[in-house]
This record gives sequence, C-alpha cells and structure tokens, in this order.
Amino acid sequence: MIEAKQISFGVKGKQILQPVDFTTDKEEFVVILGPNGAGKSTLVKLLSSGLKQSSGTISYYGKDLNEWTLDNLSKYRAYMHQESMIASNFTVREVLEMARYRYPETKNQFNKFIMDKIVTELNLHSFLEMEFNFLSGGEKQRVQFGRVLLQLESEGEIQPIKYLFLDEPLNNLDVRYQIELLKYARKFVDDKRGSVIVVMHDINLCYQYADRVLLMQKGKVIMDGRVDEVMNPQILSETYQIELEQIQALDGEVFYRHVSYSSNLLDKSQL
Ligand SMILES: Nc1ncnc2c1ncn2[C@@H]1O[C@H](COP(=O)(O)OP(=O)(O)OP(=O)(O)O)[C@@H](O)[C@H]1O
Repeated sequence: MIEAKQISFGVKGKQILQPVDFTTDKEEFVVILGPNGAGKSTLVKLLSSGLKQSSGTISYYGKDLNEWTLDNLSKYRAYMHQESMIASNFTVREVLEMARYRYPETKNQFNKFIMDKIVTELNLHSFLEMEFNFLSGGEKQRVQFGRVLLQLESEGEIQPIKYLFLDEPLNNLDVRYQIELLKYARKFVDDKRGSVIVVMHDINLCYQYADRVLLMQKGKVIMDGRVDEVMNPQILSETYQIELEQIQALDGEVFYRHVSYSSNLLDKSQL
C-alpha cells in the first residue's frame, strides 16, 4: 500500500504541485494524464522517492518513506524516468545486470533465469553486447523497461504488492513496441505482481489500458477515479482546451478524436 497525504512540491517560491492525497492499496493500472507542465512527472517523482516533498507524508506499507533505506525500497518500487542517458559506457547487459545488484542473497541461478526470461520477452537479445548510449531512443526505452522489471523480481513469494513507476515510457517507441510495453505492464497488474503508475499522453491508449486515471492541470489533481468516470469527453476537452469527442465503434471499442475543423471550432477564414 502507498499512502500519500497532502503532499506538495515547490521550488524558489513557485508552487509546482498543490497538496494532494493519493492512496493505492490493490493491484491497479493507474495513468496520470494531463497537459504539458501539469505536474505529472513531479508527482511520480515524489511518490517514487525520486524527489522530496515540500510538505505532507508518504508511506509504503504503513512505514514512512524517510524510514526506508534505498536498498530495501528498491526491491518494492522501481522508477523508469524520461531521460535515458547513462553517464558511462556500460553495455546493455551491464545495465540490466545492475538491476540485480540489490539481490546479493539471490542465487545466481535465479538471476540468470530471470535475466534470460525478460531479455527474451522484451526481444532485447540483438543488442545485449552493445554500448547502451549508442542505442536508438526506442531501444533505450525497451532496455530501461527491462531494467525496472528486473529490479522488482524476487524469488518465491510475490507479496507484498510492488510498484512500477513509468514516466512517459512510450516515448520513441514504434507502434508495435508501444502496445507490447503496455500489454506487459497490464499483465504485471493482472498477474497480481503489482501496480503500475504511468505518465502518458495518448488518451486512446490510456482508455484501453487504465483502471484508474488521475487527471492533472496546473499543478493540481483535478480528478481521480475510474477510467470511465474521469475520461468524460467534456472534462477532457476543458482540461486540454481542445474539443474532443468520444466515439464508440460497432464492436464496442471506445476512442477519442479531435472534433474536425469542419465544425465551428476554428475560424474558417484562417484556413
Ligand atoms: N526543479 C524545478 N524548478 C523549477 N521549475 C520546475 C522544477 N521541476 C518542475 N518545474 C516546473 O513545474 C511544472 C511541472 O513540471 P512537470 O515536469 O511535473 O510537468 P509534466 O506534467 O510532467 O509535463 P510534461 O507533460 O510536459 O512532461 C513545469 O512548468 C516545470 O517547468
């Protein structure tokens, strides 16, 4: 369980995140959605301990974050950030092996097993021996996703719920790998291995994969609820200041699109 009470963040007198409560106590796929600069990455950094809140408290499984050692916390939550450079010439294999660094007690046999499994499932074989920094943007994202998954793997019992924080993980991925990553993250939740808390911009993919959505605007969480409650087209249109409509296909699939310019949204004299 993660419980954040009235957490906020400010810097040099500028309030970047207004006080917010956030609790998650079951396996769920949570998407943090909102316009650029809304405070999404800031919230994810605070919740994953990548940044210290200016006020409020955060606890994991009832224990305040301040009381956790990094070594211990790393086994329960992993954070994939937006920037993918690594300040050294490590190979992809070394980057992945580093994720197992906090499991010295785990037998090498399990480390090898889990590494082979994730490398195969994410199709990373072909660049294992390449220098990480020479990979393309999308390839780096796939390796980083593998790294955070490896970080959370432990032998035996799955309990307690683990937390996978992903900040814009779809950046640079082609459409195949966007879907594969989201399916993998969804399976992580459905297999009861943990919760996924992800910042993303694609509202259609958000609707397809999320259980719960936190909608942010101007440093505030303006809605937090089930995906179908939050992703009301009127609310989304107001938040993004662009007219969006929800379409239901014949097979029942729901998707969103921008109301076309043939509507009265734009001044046609400018076209
Ligand atoms: N350390 C900082 N110092 C000053 N301003 C900051 C700092 N961190 C974030 N900000 C500002 O706070 C706002 C929120 O930033 P944040 O990265 O959380 O937004 P975001 O919703 O993730 O945006 P995007 O969708 O563009 O990635 C932005 O205007 C950003 O410039």
